[in-house]
Amino acid sequence: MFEKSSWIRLPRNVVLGSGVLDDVDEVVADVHLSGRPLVVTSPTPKAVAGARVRDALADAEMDPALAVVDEASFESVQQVIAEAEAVNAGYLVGVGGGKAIDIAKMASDELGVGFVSVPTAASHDGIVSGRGSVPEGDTRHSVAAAPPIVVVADTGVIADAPWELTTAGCADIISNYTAVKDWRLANRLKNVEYSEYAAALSEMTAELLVERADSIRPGLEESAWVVVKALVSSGVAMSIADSSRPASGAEHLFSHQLDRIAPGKALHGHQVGVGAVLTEYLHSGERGDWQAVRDALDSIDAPTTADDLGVDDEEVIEALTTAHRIRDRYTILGDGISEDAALEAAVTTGVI
Ligand SMILES: NC(=O)c1ccc[n+]([C@@H]2O[C@H](COP(=O)([O-])OP(=O)(O)OC[C@H]3O[C@@H](n4cnc5c(N)ncnc54)[C@H](O)[C@@H]3O)[C@@H](O)[C@H]2O)c1
Ligand SMILES: O=P(O)(O)OC[C@@H](O)CO
Ligand SMILES: [Zn+2]
Repeated sequence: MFEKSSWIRLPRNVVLGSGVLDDVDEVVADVHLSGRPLVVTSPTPKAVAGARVRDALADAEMDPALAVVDEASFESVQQVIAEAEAVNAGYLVGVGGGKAIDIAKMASDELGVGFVSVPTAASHDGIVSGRGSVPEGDTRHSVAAAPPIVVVADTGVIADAPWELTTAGCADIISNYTAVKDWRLANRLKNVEYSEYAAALSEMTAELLVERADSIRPGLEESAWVVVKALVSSGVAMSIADSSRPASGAEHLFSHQLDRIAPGKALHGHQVGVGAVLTEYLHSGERGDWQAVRDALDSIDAPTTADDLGVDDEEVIEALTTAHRIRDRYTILGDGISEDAALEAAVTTGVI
């Protein structure tokens, strides 16, 4: 008898457009979320959009509370849970970049209440995913969490965000190419569960984004629109897979390791982009597709070198040679690559 079962959990509504932030009360009512909302945000996104979201909810007499978090950590998740319990929150509204959204997503999952995702930047593909990403000591967890019931992506706010946040989101998408290569490799060598649908969606998302690279320019709402759709699509791929595998391979391990070795120097998306140049080289060698990955990043103004990231050559080599240790996820890095191999990859690709 066929006994396999799986749940593909997806948002019910994705509301995208100019000024939609001010309609958040209507959006929430449409999916029948009830009780007191807790708006979870971080300092800059609070100024840019969090207060506006709170005001829209307050004007609709929904009596919102506000929690401000600073970093992606399990402590922040617990802090939000405590604040939600203190105000008896009926649902959580995450307003911000990837970190604020991850914290709100994981806190609402643990509380068993609904979650609304309000991205203020197109900087990451966690906008709709059913995952949270949290560093802890020497490791980096990919935590399963219910995806948002609704996403409210205001293209006006997102287009006004610093341009590098948008290029980071594009690079997070471009890294899907190598993530899927790693996933297929792990399936072949380690029998890791693999979904052809999720892999195809993830790759197609990267392809469509790269094809539209010319139209992705600073300050344009149309650009914000194109990038957010790609981020949504990539998040859906993760939901279909019930894993971050379609969007996270060795290039992400490299980035997570850089976060430990050189914290706060570069954006997540930019790091995974440079990681993808390196790991594409490791997959396919000198005459492989690494130039195509680099050129795709270049075409949307994303970093392609250690200098662009603001990290030292030594930090790149250390991250690349130790990245396999950060998580039990089989990739092209296998059980680790030598310093010579890392140097060759980084020098040949011009990363250092
Ligand atoms: N859960 C997932 O599936 C998933 C997917 C991708 C990334 N992530 C995680 O998300 C994080 C990366 O996301 P990120 O790059 O957005 O990081 P982030 O949340 O730290 O945001 C980056 C910076 O942008 C600022 N910012 C956000 N919106 C702004 C705006 N409109 N104007 C000005 N500044 C603004 C933030 O205050 C912050 O300083 C990482 O922790 C990564 O692991 C998770
Ligand atoms: O599971 P991780 O490696 O945190 O990846 C999630 C996300 O960054 C994919 O773009
Ligand atoms: Zn990512």
